[in-house]
Amino acid sequence: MSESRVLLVDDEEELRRSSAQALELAGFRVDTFASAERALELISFSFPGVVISDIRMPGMDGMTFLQRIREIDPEVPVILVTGHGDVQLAVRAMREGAYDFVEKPFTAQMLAGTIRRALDWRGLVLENRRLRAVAGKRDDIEQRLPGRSPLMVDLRYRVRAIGASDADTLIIGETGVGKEVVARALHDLSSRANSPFIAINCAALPQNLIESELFGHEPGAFPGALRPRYGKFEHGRGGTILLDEIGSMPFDLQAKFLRVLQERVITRLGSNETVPLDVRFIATSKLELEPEVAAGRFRADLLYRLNVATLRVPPLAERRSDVPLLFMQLVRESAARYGREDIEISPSLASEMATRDWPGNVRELRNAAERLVLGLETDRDEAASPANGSRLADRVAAFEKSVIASALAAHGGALKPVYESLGISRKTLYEKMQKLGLDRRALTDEP
Ligand SMILES: Nc1ncnc2c1ncn2[C@@H]1O[C@H](COP(=O)(O)OP(=O)(O)OP(=O)(O)O)[C@@H](O)[C@H]1O
Repeated sequence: MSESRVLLVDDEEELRRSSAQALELAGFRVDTFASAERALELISFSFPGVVISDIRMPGMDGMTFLQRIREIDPEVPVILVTGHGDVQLAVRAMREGAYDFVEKPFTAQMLAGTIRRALDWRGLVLENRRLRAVAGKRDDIEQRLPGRSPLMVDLRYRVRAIGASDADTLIIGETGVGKEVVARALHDLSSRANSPFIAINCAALPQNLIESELFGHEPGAFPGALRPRYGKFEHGRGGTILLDEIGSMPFDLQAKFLRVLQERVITRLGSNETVPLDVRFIATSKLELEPEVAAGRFRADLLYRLNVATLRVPPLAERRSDVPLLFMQLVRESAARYGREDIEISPSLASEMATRDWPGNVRELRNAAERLVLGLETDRDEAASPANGSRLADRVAAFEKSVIASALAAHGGALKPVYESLGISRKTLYEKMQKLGLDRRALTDEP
């Protein structure tokens, strides 16, 4: 576990300091706490570490602390520190689920082996959960991000690969392409799937409250701040935080956010204390960020830190061949959502959708599907009926056009598989396309 850490809880300051020093010398990353209440804030279902706590403490004692941790996740290893000869308490601690116990006085050397074993065990628990999540979610990704175009096949591959890691991720794509859908898929594929997913729109945060919104504050941090308050970052503890429109984050806040990314700690407004933060960050942007860096609006160091793992979600204009199927799926989903009967979409309508421009991408296509389902589409009757006109010749021509258009869209505009699969010659296909007014470029992903 790269982020593995040791939380050390003891009310005696001297003991806390000396134990932490010795454990850090032994190579562990240690955070110390004077009370169990404070340390408990860091425990989550995906907490990547081990807890060492004194049993006898004012406020929440070690046994209650153990119980609370086990309510959050029974597989967080807890090592309890008992007084010398306190055998009964040690036995009780083990019975109630402690990973191990150690008697006072102890040395870091005595503890190091137990801590290492506990961290290894925790690592295996989290890895197993991650693998189970990936196995369970495989088909789901196909559903959430449908499409046979090479760009979508590649995107699903990358989403699975990055989702399984815990890497901070940058998602770039035009409006409405599904960046948030991708972010949620990444979260659900990760070992954090059972912890919160918090979406924050950086463009919509009130400028004067933005820091307190994200980092939280202590009483008196600014006029009117009477009570302490957790920020959104802390609400996402153990889970994933989506920073939508990261390019809109004010420049001075970018430096503070970079520190959070690098050090995984936050400082609430009005406090000097740092609080460890275990979250995965996913950021999205409609804009490419390099030009923003060149224009001095976005910090280069933040971009380099963020774009270790970058996903690009293609606009519909680059994957027109996906539009017919996607549209049909969106119509089915809308019909289910509004409790309407399934509308049968004629192949010609589905293919025609691929010829239109969708500057609002999947959001716009989804709206069109909803309008159709709700009967608000003006040309619905024409569109959803199998063919226009009543003359047999017109109906046959419309049907022929829809079959050829679907085949062209399905094969990304390549002619050979189309005339082969339809059992006609290349010449016949050309003639029919001309006669029926079909432009293969409008139906394909060709630029
Ligand atoms: N593959 C998909 N299948 C079904 N619905 C989708 C898909 N992708 C996106 N949508 C829908 O399209 C809408 C836009 O998606 P989303 O909010 O993820 O896009 P976005 O790229 O984050 O947009 P913006 O940049 O404008 O915030 C949502 O209603 C979402 O449910």
